[in-house]
Amino acid sequence: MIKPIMRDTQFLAQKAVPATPADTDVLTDLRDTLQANTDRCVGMAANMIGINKRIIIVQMGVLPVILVNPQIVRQDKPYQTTEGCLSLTGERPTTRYETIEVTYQDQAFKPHRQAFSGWIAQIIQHEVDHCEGRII
Ligand SMILES: CSCC[C@H](NC=O)C(=O)O
Repeated sequence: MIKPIMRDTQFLAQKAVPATPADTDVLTDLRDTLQANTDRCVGMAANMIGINKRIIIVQMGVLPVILVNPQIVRQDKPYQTTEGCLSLTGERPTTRYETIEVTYQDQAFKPHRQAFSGWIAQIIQHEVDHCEGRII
């Protein structure tokens, strides 16, 4: 189901709780909501649609990829950039890392450990920050 984008910064400042297989509906809602916003959005965290669970979705080229319970376990080569967010107005400066390594579960809850770099890594960092209650 397509959900409205949450702009309540008090809600968004909460740390998301771990997701379980009971949260499968959230995966569908995230996919539907990202799909409805691809003109202005490349990634989303579940709390952005009002669900305080640790689930993110990231547009990887044409493919939306779900990462459940993502954790950044390594980060290298910091750089400064600016980013916007659907939950905010305007752009803000932030520090990101060129290369990261992430542990997560896929939509079947199978565990992965994977390295990402560049643009995809930047989006993942932005969305994992949402899971921590950190907004740019
Ligand atoms: C460069 S990361 C930007 C991510 C942002 N999504 C919000 O969580 C968006 O604009 O899609």
